[in-house]
Amino acid sequence: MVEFDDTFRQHLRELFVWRRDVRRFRSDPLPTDAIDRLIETACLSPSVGLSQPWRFATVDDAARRRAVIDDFKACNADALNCYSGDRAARYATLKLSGLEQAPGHLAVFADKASDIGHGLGRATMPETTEYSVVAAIIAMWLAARAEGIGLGWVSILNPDRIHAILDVPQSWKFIAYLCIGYPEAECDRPELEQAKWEHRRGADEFTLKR
Ligand SMILES: Cc1cc2c(cc1C)N(C[C@H](O)[C@H](O)[C@H](O)COP(=O)(O)O)c1[nH]c(=O)[nH]c(=O)c1N2
Repeated sequence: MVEFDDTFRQHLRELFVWRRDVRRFRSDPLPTDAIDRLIETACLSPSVGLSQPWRFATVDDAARRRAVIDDFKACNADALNCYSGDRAARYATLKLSGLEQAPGHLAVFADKASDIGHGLGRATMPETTEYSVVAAIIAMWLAARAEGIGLGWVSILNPDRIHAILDVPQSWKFIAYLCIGYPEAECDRPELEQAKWEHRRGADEFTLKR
C-alpha cells in the first residue's frame, strides 16, 4: 500500500498554490516526450463509467497554428466589444493567450459517440462526458507544473472553427485549447488577480451549510 506523509501533503498543497494559468512562455522547446507524458498522466483521471472520453490533438502544423491564432484574435476582439468604459480599457490590456510563443499546442476534445463505458452514469447526465475531460485537463495541468512546465487554457475561440481547422472526427466536442511550455516567471497568484481583473475568494463564499 502506498502512503503519503505530511511532507508529501505539504508539497501537494504547494503544487495547488503554485499552479498557474500561463500565458507568457519562454522560447526553449519542451523535451520531445513531454506532451506524451502529460497525456499519459491525464489518462489516469476519473471518467464517467470509465469511458475515458478525452481525445487529444497535438498541433504542430504551422498553418493550423496560424489559423488558431487568427481565430483567437477575432474572438478576442468580439469579446472586447462586450465591455465598455473602464472594464473595456482593462480587458484590452490583458494577455489572454500564449498561442504565439508556446512551443506546445494541444487541443482537447470529448468524444460524445464512444461506446467505452457502455453508457454507465451518462443516461441522466450526458454532460458527464465533458466533465470527465475537464478532470483529465486538471490532472495534466498539475502534472505539468510538478515538472516546471506551464499550461495555459485558451477558450476565447470558436469551437466550430477549431473543429474545421484541426479536421477531427465529427463526434469530438471541443473542450480546450492548451498552450504548453516553460513559463517566463512563477507566481503564487493568478495573473488576472495581479492585473486587478478579479481576485481569488475563499471557500466560505461558495459554501452553503445544510
Ligand atoms: C475553462 C477555463 C477556460 C479558461 C481559463 C480557465 C478555465 C478553467 N483560463 C484561465 C483562467 O483565467 C485562470 O485559471 C484563472 O484566472 C485563475 O488563475 P490560475 O489558473 O490560478 O493561474 C483562461 N485564461 C486565459 O487567459 N484565456 C482563456 O481563454 C482562458 N480560458
